[in-house]
Amino acid sequence: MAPGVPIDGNILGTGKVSTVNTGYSKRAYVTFLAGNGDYVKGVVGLAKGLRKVRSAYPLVVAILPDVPEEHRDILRSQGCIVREIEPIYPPENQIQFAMAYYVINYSKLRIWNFEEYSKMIYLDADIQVFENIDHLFNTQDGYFYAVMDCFCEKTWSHSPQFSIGYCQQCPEKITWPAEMGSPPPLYFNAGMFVFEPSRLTYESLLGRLQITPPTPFAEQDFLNMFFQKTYKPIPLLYNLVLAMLWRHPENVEVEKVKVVHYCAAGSKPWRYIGEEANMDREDIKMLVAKWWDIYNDESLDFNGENSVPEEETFSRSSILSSMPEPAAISYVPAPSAA
Ligand SMILES: O=c1ccn([C@@H]2O[C@H](COP(=O)(O)OP(=O)(O)O)[C@@H](O)[C@H]2O)c(=O)[nH]1
Ligand SMILES: OC[C@H]1O[C@H](O[C@@H]2[C@@H](O)[C@H](O)[C@@H](O)[C@H](O)[C@@H]2O)[C@H](O)[C@@H](O)[C@H]1O
Ligand SMILES: [Mn+2]
Repeated sequence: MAPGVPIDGNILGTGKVSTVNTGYSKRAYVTFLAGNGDYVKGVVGLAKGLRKVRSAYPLVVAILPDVPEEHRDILRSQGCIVREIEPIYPPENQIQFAMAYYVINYSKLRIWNFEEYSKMIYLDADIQVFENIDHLFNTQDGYFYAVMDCFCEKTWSHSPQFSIGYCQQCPEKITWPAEMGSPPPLYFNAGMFVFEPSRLTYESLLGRLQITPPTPFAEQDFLNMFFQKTYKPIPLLYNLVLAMLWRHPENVEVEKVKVVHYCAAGSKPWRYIGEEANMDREDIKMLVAKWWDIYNDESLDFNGENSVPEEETFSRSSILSSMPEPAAISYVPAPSAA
């Protein structure tokens, strides 16, 4: 199992389960969609997956202006709440992002401005929820909950961890050398996290971003820096980064996994051809097939009756959030996605 991860026993707060949005304590899942490519399939799959596990909360989709009307209509037809956001770019830089398209992921930070929601769970569009995780909305406020990442894929080849073979998933295997100072703080994957929207946090995030030199994992690195003091690791079953299957199988209990994150190269189900490294594994084929089963299941399409109590409202705070944003960060042309 994962190393001694400091998860306090009561991460789920009081255990009271609120199954409906009660006025000001509105809750929702939120994902992010950019471009006119095929990630829209990921969002449709996610919307249907949340319906299949009978989540009590809606899915908000934060979309960049470049998402075409046709894709917006598809998302609305699947019961999603579509919210257009302005892009956010990091300060001018010469950084080599781990994936060139990661530069668009800074725009995810806009979701902290959705303050009509008291608590949200962010999920990448390449994530699928196979078991209900609504109980995570009952986690104690004031913390940032996410699953620890792994440093073993070659996407980390730029890092000191990778060069010495250190990974937080198995800190006893190769201990952090004393001459390199203290080991890096626990680091989360930013494809799934539980957070509380707040204008104050939002403005602090954007202000800090403008003075933070960009790094290879873009907004994921930035969020890890920003929330370092309030980050609380949650079990890997809430965000199985697929590389864990071959990098740290001893930490994975596939039968207990509730959320799968199709982030390994070649694993996006809607693009899967099974030729990249590790993509011919039986567990990968099974998880990709599970994703397609949901995506193709017409009984999971939105039909009005199977909706959650939520309107696409323009509440006071969402009008505020449409107020002019703080000074825009200098423009960096965003390359197309992978
Ligand atoms: O062309 C793109 C690339 C990324 N994304 C969004 O940005 C997230 C992060 O990118 P990705 O999941 O590809 O990164 P990974 O988790 O694979 O590193 C995706 O899940 C999508 O929500 C998108 O909408 N369009
Ligand atoms: O923009 C940076 C992205 O960084 C993360 O993806 C990475 C990271 O998890 C590495 O550790 C893995 O090796 C790699 O495969 C994976 O793609 C997030 O999933 C994504 O949402 C986004 O924040
Ligand atoms: Mn992802």
